[in-house]
Parts: sequence; structure tokens; C-alpha cells
Amino acid sequence: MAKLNFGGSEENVVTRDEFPLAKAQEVLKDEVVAVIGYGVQGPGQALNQKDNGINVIVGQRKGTKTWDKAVNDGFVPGETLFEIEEALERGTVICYLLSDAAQIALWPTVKKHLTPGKALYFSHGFGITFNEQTGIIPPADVDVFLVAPKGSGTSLRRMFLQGRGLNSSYAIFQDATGKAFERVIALGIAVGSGYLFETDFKKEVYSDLTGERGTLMGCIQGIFAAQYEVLRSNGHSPSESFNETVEELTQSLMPLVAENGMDWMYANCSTTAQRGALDWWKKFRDATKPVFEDLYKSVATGVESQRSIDSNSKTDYREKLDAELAELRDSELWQAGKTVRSLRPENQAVEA
Ligand SMILES: NC(=O)c1ccc[n+]([C@@H]2O[C@H](COP(=O)([O-])OP(=O)(O)OC[C@H]3O[C@@H](n4cnc5c(N)ncnc54)[C@H](O)[C@@H]3O)[C@@H](O)[C@H]2O)c1
Ligand SMILES: CC(C)(O)[C@@H](O)C(=O)O
Ligand SMILES: [Mg+2]
Ligand SMILES: [Mg+2]
Repeated sequence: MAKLNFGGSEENVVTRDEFPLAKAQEVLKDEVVAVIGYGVQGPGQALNQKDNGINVIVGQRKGTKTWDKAVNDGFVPGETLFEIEEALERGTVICYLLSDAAQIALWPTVKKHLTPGKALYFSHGFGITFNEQTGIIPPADVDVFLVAPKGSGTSLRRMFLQGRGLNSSYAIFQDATGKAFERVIALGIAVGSGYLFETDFKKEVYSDLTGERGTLMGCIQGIFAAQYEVLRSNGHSPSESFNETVEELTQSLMPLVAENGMDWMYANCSTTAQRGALDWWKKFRDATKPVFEDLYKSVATGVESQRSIDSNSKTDYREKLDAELAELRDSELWQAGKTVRSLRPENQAVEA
């Protein structure tokens, strides 16, 4: 394991150089990896493992759309695709990739099949950290660990197909066999991680819930909406407001940040823009920091996990989420975005 310097702090990181795919295949050669759940992470992780030569099976409810999706993706009923209980029975590693809320309902069934020496794998610290809310308390004689890809399962799969890798964090909650470390790292490599950085279950879930509610998803939509509304109320057209809020960010500036950091992106903009951005970023930090403090508190006190469990355990949770997504999609901002996206030359070429 390499110790790398992250801005002055040393952290443990496992890279593909020290743990190549061949080693992962060797560690997992006698394992049956059962992926339970085929939503967003399920397909990404199951397909990457399949393509990496791991003995992977999928557990799904027959007659569901996701069962059909697994078949279309190449999983064969009776060979590599089974009803959930049968997959739980066959699996020596159980990748528990139902939604965090759904994991609660299926837990008694999963627990029944966790015989000594098996491994219980999560992609989030949620179920274990908030076990007073979830009731997920594994038996002592199984390994329990997580590999949490830091991005969507869709990106995990796309990047794998491009020969790239998404970074993931890993954590071991319970090492019953003495082999938890090699098992979790092998799985991390097999699911398509570029590298794996060490954390624990609580830190993973606190940071993840904060990030997705914060800059990654919640906050970014919030600041997009705020700037767009100010531009619109001052007489700017929808296309101009959208371009100056979203399109330029995703198409031009964020790729520069991804490539070489914020100062590199700044340096590739005018000195006028640099002067203004350097003057204004601290005001935005100071304005939003109290909101982030509230958010972290809400995560750490279990308010966010409880809200997620309560809303996503309802039978109509999907319809409710879809209705709220449609509201976003139908807003002027994102409708303007739809037209702007259609004007991208590469999209016009596709339509032609
Ligand atoms: N979505 C992501 O890209 C992502 C990224 C990192 C970590 N994670 C974590 O990975 C895990 C899986 O997340 P996901 O987003 O792939 O889940 P998801 O919301 O897509 O749901 C996964 C599966 O659960 C099934 N399901 C829902 N309710 C069920 C029930 N009552 N009984 C049986 N099956 C049911 C769904 O049909 C689906 O097949 C979670 O712990 C999540 O936090 C997700
Ligand atoms: C993809 C995310 C936001 O990183 C993940 O945490 C999730 O919950 O879907
Ligand atoms: Mg998350
Ligand atoms: Mg995340």
C-alpha cells in the first residue's frame, strides 16, 4: 500500500500498479460474487467484474424490468442470473447494491444466508453506520467491507469501457477471515476502480451524504438557479443566462479544472475574469459555509439518513422522485438547456 501526500497529509492508497487485475483474479478465483440489486451501481459493478473475468452472478426479482435489463446485458437466467434468495445462497461475496432504503426490508433474508466465512460488501457506509435506523447488524463470523465508487455507476461503466478508472474509497468494518483486506481490494479493482483510498464506514457515509447534498448535486443546482434567476430578472435572454451559468461551465471550464486544477482554469481565462473571480470566491464561500455547517450537522445527527429511509421506503417513492425530477426538467432553465445542448455541433451531427 502506498502512502501518498495529499496537500501535506499522508494517506493510504492502493493503486493498480501494486494490486493489478491478475492479482485480483487470483484472490477471487474461488469466490462467487453475488450482486444483489441492478439499479445504477449494480449493472456497472456486475458488468465490469464480468468483463474482468470474475465469477459474478446477479440476484434480481423475476418479472421486473431490471431482470430483463440484466438479461439484455448478457446475464443468463439459471447460470448467472437468479432470484435474489438463490443468488444469496450461491454467493460467497454478497454485494448489497439495493437502494439504501430497500436494504432494510431485505436484510432478514440476507442475514439468513450470511454463513461463516462469507463476505458482505457495501458501496456505502449507510446501512452499518446508521444501524439504529436500518437494523443492519451483521453476524460476527463474516467479513464486512465497502468499496464506494466516487461517482455514478453509469460513469463507472463508461470509464471502464474507455480504459479509464473511477476512484473509490474502501473500508473494512469487520475482518472475520483474516482475508478482508485482500478481498476488498481485489473487489475494488475488479469493479473498475482506478485507485482505492482508505476510509471507514462512518467517514464514507458522512462525506458522501454531504457531498451529494452539497457541491456535487444540491448546492450546484441551487447556485445555478440563483444566478440564472438574477440574469433573467435583469433582462437577459434564457439562452444567454443558460450559457453563462451552465453550458460554459460544463463544456469549457470544468474540463480545464479536471485537467489541472482551479488555478489552471483561471489562468486560461482573461485577466478581467481572474481579477473578478479572485475577488468574489471568498464571498461565495462565506455566504454558503453556514449552509454546509447545517448540512453536515443534519447528516451527523441522522436526520438525512432518516429522511432518506422514510421517503424511499414508500411504495410510490419512484413516482414521487420522478415527479420532482420532471419539475426540474420542465423549469425554464433546463428547457433552455435542452435547446442549447441540441445546438452543439456534435449533437446536430447525430440528429442529421
Ligand atoms: N447510484 C450510484 O451511482 C451510487 C454511487 C455510489 C454508491 N452508491 C450506493 O450503492 C448502493 C446501490 O445504489 P443504487 O443507486 O445503485 O440503487 P438504486 O436506487 O438504483 O436501486 C438498486 C436496486 O434496488 C431495487 N429495489 C428497490 N427497492 C427494492 C425492494 N424493496 N426489494 C428489492 N429490490 C428493490 C431496485 O429495483 C434496483 O434494482 C447504495 O448503497 C448507494 O448508496 C450508489
Ligand atoms: C453518485 C454519487 C452522488 O456520488 C453517489 O454518492 C450516490 O449516492 O449516487
Ligand atoms: Mg451517495
Ligand atoms: Mg457519492
